[in-house]
Amino acid sequence: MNGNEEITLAEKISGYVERIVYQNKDNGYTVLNISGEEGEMTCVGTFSFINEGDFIEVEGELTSHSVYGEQLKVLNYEIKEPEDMLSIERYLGSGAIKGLGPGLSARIVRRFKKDTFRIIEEEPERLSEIKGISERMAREISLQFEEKKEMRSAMIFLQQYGITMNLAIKIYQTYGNRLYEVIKENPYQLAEDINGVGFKQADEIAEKIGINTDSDYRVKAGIHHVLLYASTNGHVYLPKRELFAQTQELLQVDKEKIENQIMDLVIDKKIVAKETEEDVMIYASAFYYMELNCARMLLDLNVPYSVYEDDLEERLKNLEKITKLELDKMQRKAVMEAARNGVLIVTGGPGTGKTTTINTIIRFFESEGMEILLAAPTGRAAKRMSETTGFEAQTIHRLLEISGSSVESEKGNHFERNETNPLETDVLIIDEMSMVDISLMNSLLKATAVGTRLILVGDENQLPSVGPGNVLRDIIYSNCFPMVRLTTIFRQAAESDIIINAHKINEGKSIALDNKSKDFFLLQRETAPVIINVMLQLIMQKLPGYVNAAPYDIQVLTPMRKGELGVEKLNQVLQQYLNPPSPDKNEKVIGEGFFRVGDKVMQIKNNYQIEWEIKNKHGFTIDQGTGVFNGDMGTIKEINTFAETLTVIFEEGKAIQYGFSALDELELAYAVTIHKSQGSEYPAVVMPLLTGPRMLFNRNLLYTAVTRAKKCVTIVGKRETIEKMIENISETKRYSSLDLRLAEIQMQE
Ligand SMILES: Nc1ncnc2c1ncn2[C@@H]1O[C@H](COP(=O)(O)OP(=O)(O)OP(=O)(O)O)[C@@H](O)[C@H]1O
Repeated sequence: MNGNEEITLAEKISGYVERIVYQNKDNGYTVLNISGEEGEMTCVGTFSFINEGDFIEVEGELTSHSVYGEQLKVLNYEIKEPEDMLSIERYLGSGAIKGLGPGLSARIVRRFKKDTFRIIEEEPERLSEIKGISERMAREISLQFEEKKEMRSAMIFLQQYGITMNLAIKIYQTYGNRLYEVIKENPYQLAEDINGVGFKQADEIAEKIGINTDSDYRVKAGIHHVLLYASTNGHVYLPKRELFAQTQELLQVDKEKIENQIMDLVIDKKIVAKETEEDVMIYASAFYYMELNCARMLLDLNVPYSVYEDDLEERLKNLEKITKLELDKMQRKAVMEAARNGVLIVTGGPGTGKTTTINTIIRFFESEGMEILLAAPTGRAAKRMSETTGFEAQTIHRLLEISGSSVESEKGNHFERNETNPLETDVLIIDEMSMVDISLMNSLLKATAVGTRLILVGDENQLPSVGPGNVLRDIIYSNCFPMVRLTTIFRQAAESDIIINAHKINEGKSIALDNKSKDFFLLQRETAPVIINVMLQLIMQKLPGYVNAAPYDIQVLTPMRKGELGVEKLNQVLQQYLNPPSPDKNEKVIGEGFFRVGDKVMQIKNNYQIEWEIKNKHGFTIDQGTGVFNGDMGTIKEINTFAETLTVIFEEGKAIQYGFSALDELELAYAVTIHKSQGSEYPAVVMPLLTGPRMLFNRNLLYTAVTRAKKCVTIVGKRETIEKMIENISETKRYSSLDLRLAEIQMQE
C-alpha cells in the first residue's frame, strides 16, 4: 500500500459502470466509475471483462487517496443482470448494444417490463412489435445480446487458466464458442493459431487442465516448438538426433513416443524428413518449402542471355572512360557475366571494389536502356548503397511493398509484390546479401519474374543472417551459378588498417597491435571494471572529436549478451552515463531496467504491421507506412505514462508509437551484440574483448565486428584473446540446406 493511502472499511456496493477511465488490457487493471444508489464511486482493481453500461456488484475496501480522493479497492466483483426496470433500461440504452439508444430502450422496457431480457433471448421477433424496430433489427439485437453473454462467459472461463485479457480476446476472436473444446482437448492448438502464444504458455494451460504429459498433442507441439526455436537460432532444419535430444529434454517423455509423433507429423505434412547418408534432416514444412522454392526460382532465373560479345569489351572501355576508372580483371569479368547471365553472385571482402563494380554494372545496363532496381536488407545498408552508387536504393521490405496484412506467417506473405504482381524491372541488384535470410529470399524471389537479371552482392565471410538460413554461402557453395570473387584491395582501401586487418583476420594472419595505426587500436586492460571505465572515456571524451561524431554514433559491439561485458550490463552502464536521469525525461520500468526519453534503442523483431509516419518540422505528416525490422535503431522521443505509449524516432525520421505491452520488441542499443550489428556501419566501433566461450569467440565474429567500423576500431581487452580469435575457425554449425536443394534439382534436370 502507498503511504498516502488510508484504508477505512470493507464495502459491498452495486451500480452501473458509468465510465471506464483506464484499463490495462494485459493484466485487466482497471479504473472505473460506477453509479449506484448512493451516488458515484471510483473503483480500482482487476476486471477481466467489463463494459460501460454493465451492472456490477463489487466488494472491496474503501480507501482514501491523497490525490484521487475516496476509492473502492475492488477485491471481488460480479456482473449481474439488472433487475429493476430502470436498471434494465439503462443497460440497454448504455451503448452496450449497437443501434439501441436510450429512446428505443425506454420503449422496449415499457412494453416488456421485467420480462425484457427473456424476450430478447427467447422470443426476439417480438421486439419488432415496437415501433422503430424492424424484424432484422430485432434479430441483430438478440444476436448481440447473446454474443456479449458468450464473450463474458468465455473471458471468465479463460481467466481461470491465468490467461490475460488481451490474449483471451484473441482466443475468443479466433475460435468463438469452439474455444472450450480447443482449450480442454488440445490447448497446444493455441500455439499454432494465435500469434504471441508459445509452447510454454500452452503447456502451462494444459497442465492446469490436467492433460497428460505424454499426450500426443503435447509431444507434437513439443517437436514443433523445438524446430521453431531452432529457427530463431538460424537453423532451417535439425538433424534427427538433435531434434530428439532437445525434444526429450523439453518434454521428458519416452523416445519411442517422440519417434511415433515424428512419423505422424510427417504424414500430416507438418514436418518434412529428408534422409542423407549420415542422418535424417527434419524441417518444419514451411522452411523446407521455402528452401525448395528458392532453389527452383533461382534456377529458373539462371538463364543465359545472348550479348554481342564483340562489342562488349568496347562498350566496357567506353564506360571506363566515362567513370574515369579502369576496372581490374575480375571486376570486368563481373560486369560481363552480369550481362550474360540471369543470376550472378559478386563476393569479396571490404575494399575489394564491390561497390565500384555495382556502379559499372548499373551504368552498363542503363546505357542499354534497361530498368534497374537496387535494394539491401537493412535501412542503413540501403542508405549506404544509395550514397555510394548515386542511384536510389531501398530496403528489400520496402521494395516488395509491405502489405500490412495482419497475418504474420512463416510463409512470408506480407508483400504486395509477389508471384502474381512481380517487380517490374530488367535488373535487380541486392547488396549485403549475407544478411538475407531464407524467408526474405523466398519473398524476394517470388516477386522476381523470369527474365529479370538478379545480381547478388555480398561478403561470404560475414556472419550469416540473424534469421534462418545461410543463403549467400549456400548459393556460393552450390556451384550452380556464375560467381565472381573479388580479392584485390585497392590503393585507397589499402591505406586503412581496418580493411588491411580485416583481410588478415580472414586469412588467419596475425595483425599489428602496436597502436601505430591511425584507425585500429588495442588498449590492453585485464579486468571488466577497468575495461568499462576505459570505454566510457573513449565514448564520451576521446573518440567523438577523433572521428568527428556524436557519442551516440560510436557503437559498442560485444560478443555476448550476459556477463560483465555483455550487452545487458554494458547498456545499463552506458545509459547511466550517456543519458543520465533528469526530471524532464520520463522513464518506463522494464524488467530489471528501464527506458528513458533520449535512449538509443533497437527493434529486435520484424513487425510488418506497426505504423510509422514522418513529419516535417511544422508537424505535418509527409510520409507514412508500416513495418519496422530486426536491427533498426532509433531514439526514444517520448514516453507517455498515461496513454501508456512510447515513441521512437528511427532512421529517416520515422516515428513509431509502441504500446507499453509491445515494449519487448525494443532493447537499449548503446551496446549491441556483434551478431545484431551485421550490415550496419558506424563511424567508430569500441569492442571489449576479455574472455568467452570458444564457439563464439572465433575468427568470423572478429571479422564481422571489425568490418562494421568506418573510421576507427578500438579494442579494449587482452591481446591474447584477439590472437586466439583469429586462430579459431570453429563456428557454430548452422543447419541450412539450400545448396542441397539446388543440387537435387540440378540432378533431376
Ligand atoms: N578498379 C579500380 N581501380 C582503382 N581503384 C579502385 C578500383 N575499384 C575500386 N577502387 C577503389 O577501392 C576502394 C574500395 O572500393 P569499393 O568501395 O568499390 O569496395 P567495396 O568492396 O564496395 O568496399 P566495402 O565493402 O568496404 O564497401 C574505393 O576507394 C574505390 O574507389
